[in-house]
Amino acid sequence: MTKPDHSYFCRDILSEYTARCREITNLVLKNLAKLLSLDKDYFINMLAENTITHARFNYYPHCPNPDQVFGLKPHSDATVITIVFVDDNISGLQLQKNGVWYSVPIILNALLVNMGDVMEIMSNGFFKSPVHRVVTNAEKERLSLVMFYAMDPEREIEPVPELVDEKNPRRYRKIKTKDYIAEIFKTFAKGTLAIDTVKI
Ligand SMILES: O=C(O)CCC(=O)C(=O)O
Ligand SMILES: [Fe+2]
Repeated sequence: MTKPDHSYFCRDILSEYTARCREITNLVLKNLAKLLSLDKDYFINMLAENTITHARFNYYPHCPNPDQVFGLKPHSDATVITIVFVDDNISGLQLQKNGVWYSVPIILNALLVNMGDVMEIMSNGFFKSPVHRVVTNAEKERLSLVMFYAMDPEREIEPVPELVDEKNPRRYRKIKTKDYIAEIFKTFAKGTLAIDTVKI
């Protein structure tokens, strides 16, 4: 039997989706820069060259023991921005705020724009990269499509110098993107948070 050729599966759609989500990312980044009184292209320029874009298709099967099994453990994203296309049929994504978990509501055809750790670090803590997790469901399976927008692996992440002064001392140390991504995998396995390893 010949193997089916999947090399073109979804390619055009995914490529267009990636470009459109990038437009959303740029719009959000422009407004975040304005909020901090920075040049409107400040954050957009961070994604100008050798950007890493990942599309992750998550499939969470239904689970007989949802109280004991996570779909995805608590973590924050190592990205600049993450855009999540959330399942319209079943919730599961939860965000943590002040130690309490809140379920992200289902809004038909809505995309969830999530701030990543890079924005928390660059804004010197002004923006927060939320800790989030996915819980499982006993009856229903769940799908999500997550677009991760990250910087050039060789580029350094550190607080924007204009946002650091005597009143607002630097709260995060400098780290290369590729080293930070490595840290994310290490801490995820341990159940700790990568952002805590760069806090001063
Ligand atoms: O499945 C979701 O809704 C979110 C997934 C997520 O947080 C991730 O893939 O990093
Ligand atoms: Fe995530």
